[in-house]
Amino acid sequence: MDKMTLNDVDVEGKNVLMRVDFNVPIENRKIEDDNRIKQALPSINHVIEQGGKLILMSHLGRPGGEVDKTLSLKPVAEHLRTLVDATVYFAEDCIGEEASSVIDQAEAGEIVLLENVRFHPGEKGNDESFCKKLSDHAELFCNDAFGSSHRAHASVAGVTRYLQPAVSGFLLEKEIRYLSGSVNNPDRPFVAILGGAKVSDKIDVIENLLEKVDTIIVGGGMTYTFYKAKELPVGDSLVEEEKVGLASELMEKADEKNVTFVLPMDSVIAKEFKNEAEHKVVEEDGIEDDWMAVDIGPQSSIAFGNIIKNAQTVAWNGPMGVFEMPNFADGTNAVAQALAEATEMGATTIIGGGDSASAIKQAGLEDAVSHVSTGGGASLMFLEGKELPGVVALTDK
Ligand SMILES: Nc1ncnc2c1ncn2[C@@H]1O[C@H](COP(=O)(O)OP(=O)(O)O)[C@@H](O)[C@H]1O
Ligand SMILES: O=C(OP(=O)(O)O)[C@H](O)COP(=O)(O)O
Ligand SMILES: [Mg+2]
Repeated sequence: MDKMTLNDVDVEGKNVLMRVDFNVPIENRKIEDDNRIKQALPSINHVIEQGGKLILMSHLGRPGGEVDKTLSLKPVAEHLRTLVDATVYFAEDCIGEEASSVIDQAEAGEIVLLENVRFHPGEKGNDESFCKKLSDHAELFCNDAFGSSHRAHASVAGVTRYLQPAVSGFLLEKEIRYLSGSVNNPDRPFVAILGGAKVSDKIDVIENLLEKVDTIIVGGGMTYTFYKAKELPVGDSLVEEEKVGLASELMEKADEKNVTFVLPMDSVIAKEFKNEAEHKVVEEDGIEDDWMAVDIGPQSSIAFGNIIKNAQTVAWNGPMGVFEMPNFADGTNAVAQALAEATEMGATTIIGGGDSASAIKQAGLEDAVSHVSTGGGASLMFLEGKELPGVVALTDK
């Protein structure tokens, strides 16, 4: 990477403002998967061991620019205390008096975690005054939030307008190095698998992916916008109405470009969005009114698995179903298993995304694939061949 990293700066005695991606799954104040926190520890420990005062900031969920206490980072501060050998303070706001007084209280070698930056509309809006207020906390900026680096938001990119040098953390550097090496010149066939729930964000990347890959498999919550475009019944399944037209165009473009485009041929549908709900397997034209699709079906798992096992490079983002509910995790587990088998046979397999990383861990296969990335949207943007705003904003070497 041609950007400065933490190794290029002296942090001793300095306030270091570090953007991390602590957007982790939390249930009843308990952190369900702390992978993203652990992955940031090399940068965190480096700063405190070198005698810097570390000010961490992150988002959690999508509170929409308003305070939402259910999306507080306080449980993350509590968890971080169990992972580091330093005092961790929590500031109830990321700017203003509250933040300043907690930061003043902390000493060199200690850590302050600021409250969710998305409680302020200026974060997503990348507003000048909000960027300025964040930048006033420190003398140096570090981005280690690979999973958020596709967002041109204040705490990821905007803050660098006022705070230089702006350097890469070790996780960001590692992620970019791995992805550059594996997907810039991929062995073929190159297969991309897209699923998950962030349909409106991630459907947009497909157009550019058509230039890069041989096959695109769509599963998970991404499926039913395409089903709607094919005029198949979708019941109460996740559909992004505004993207139905785009879904049709993408299927046509895939055809023109000779990219194989694969959708599930069956789904598991459920009466309610809960694990114990009544559920059954139906064919692609069988989704009934008042039912919702919650997983790909068994035929799809086999078909997807066969494509994956014939690939030389596989990039997967987004679970195939609501894997957090054990009854709807089969499709995701089958795809994870196929990735593991492809890896065993010599393929390069990359799985990315906060939730996808949790899913592969849940399947016990995180060591059986080539690389588990902390970013879903971010790794897709990289795969598209675009520059990530959170990387572009950093200081050149
Ligand atoms: N058919 C579906 N309907 C609703 N949600 C789904 C469906 N399939 C997968 N999901 C959800 O998608 C979420 C993850 O999506 P996303 O954040 O885009 O993936 P990642 O974090 O891996 O990038 C999971 O919480 C999962 O429950
Ligand atoms: O979880 C994240 O991305 P992912 O679900 O694509 O892995 C990142 O924290 C970005 O979150 P956002 O999609 O709300 O900007
Ligand atoms: Mg996610």
